[in-house]
Amino acid sequence: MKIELRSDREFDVIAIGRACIDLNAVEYNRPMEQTHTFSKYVGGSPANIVIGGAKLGLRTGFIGKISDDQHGRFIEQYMRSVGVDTSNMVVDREGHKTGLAFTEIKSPTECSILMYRDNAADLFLHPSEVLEDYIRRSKILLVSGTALAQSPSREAVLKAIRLAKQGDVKVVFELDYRPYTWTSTDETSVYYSLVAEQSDIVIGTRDEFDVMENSFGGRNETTIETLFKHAPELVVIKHGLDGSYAYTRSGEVFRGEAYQAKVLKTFGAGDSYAAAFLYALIRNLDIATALKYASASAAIVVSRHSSSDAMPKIEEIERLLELHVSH
Ligand SMILES: Nc1ncnc2c1ncn2[C@@H]1O[C@H](COP(=O)(O)OP(=O)(O)OP(=O)(O)O)[C@@H](O)[C@H]1O
Ligand SMILES: O=C(O)C[C@@H](O)[C@H](O)C(=O)CO
Repeated sequence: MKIELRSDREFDVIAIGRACIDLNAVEYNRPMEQTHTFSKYVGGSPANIVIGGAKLGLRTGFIGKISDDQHGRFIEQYMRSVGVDTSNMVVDREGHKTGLAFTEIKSPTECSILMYRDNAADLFLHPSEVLEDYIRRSKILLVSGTALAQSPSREAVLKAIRLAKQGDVKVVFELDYRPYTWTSTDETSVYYSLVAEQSDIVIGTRDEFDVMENSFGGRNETTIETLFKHAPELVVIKHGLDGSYAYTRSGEVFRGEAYQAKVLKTFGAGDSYAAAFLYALIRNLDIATALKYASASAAIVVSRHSSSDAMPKIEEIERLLELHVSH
């Protein structure tokens, strides 16, 4: 099965959600208490995904609210410099601040994120700031689950999804569950299910699908049985180092293996995975190949310091895949 995308659109992917700042520990392999220096990057899952897409050569755009200060301007300038269209990024005029993520790299496997997201500007995106004409210029609308956590961002995203569906724009839902943004898992489950059922493609980790189902230890088969009663054509479920699975509505199942990497930190894997997976679908490659590109892209980003600036070029992904064929 192949995902049919409109060929008459100016943008390949427009994402909606947060564009924030990551401050990644420079002195890694130690706890945050002993860390003095951090490197600044653009962060936030949907921003990372369109940055990754742009670095792969896709035409990408972004809808989101940024703070009216140096951090907001840094984000906009960086995204523009890598080729993301920022014309529909909105500057907050009510004093809300950019979300900050301090990342702690205790060891390659023990990484955590310390978030400063009280009144984060991205969650104040208003439905009136989501423009129909813009969404209709894209093949895909990428929705981040975190943007559903609070109003008015929640309503802005629901409006964007409705406009996308009316405009024949495929909706890709990245569950992107960040617990600190939500007040209860019951609430998350309600909004995740609502949006997943309307989306064409749903991507998440097994744990994130459990949050959507408000359960523990859920089975992929149960998840897809439920989702395929609704709009989704393709469901991608990631299992970390155990690889990932793509399920199609027509009954096909594909497994992607994770590639070994010299891991520096684990975050950023999911965003680089999504960027390369979408790249492959947009270039009309098959789903099995899309899983390979996604896993290779993730293996590259976990071996580097950031989640946005570290996004690979297509040649780097293809080189890694060639190495795996020849071994
Ligand atoms: N340590 C690793 N080494 C190599 N590949 C990895 C590693 N961790 C994850 N990956 C790859 O990235 C994919 C996505 O990872 P994971 O399932 O952890 O997603 P995620 O939780 O969304 O990531 P994130 O940590 O960015 O939120 C995996 O299916 C795998 O292919
Ligand atoms: O906003 C976040 O949740 C953190 C991100 O900025 C960070 O880049 C990351 O975790 C990537 O997945």
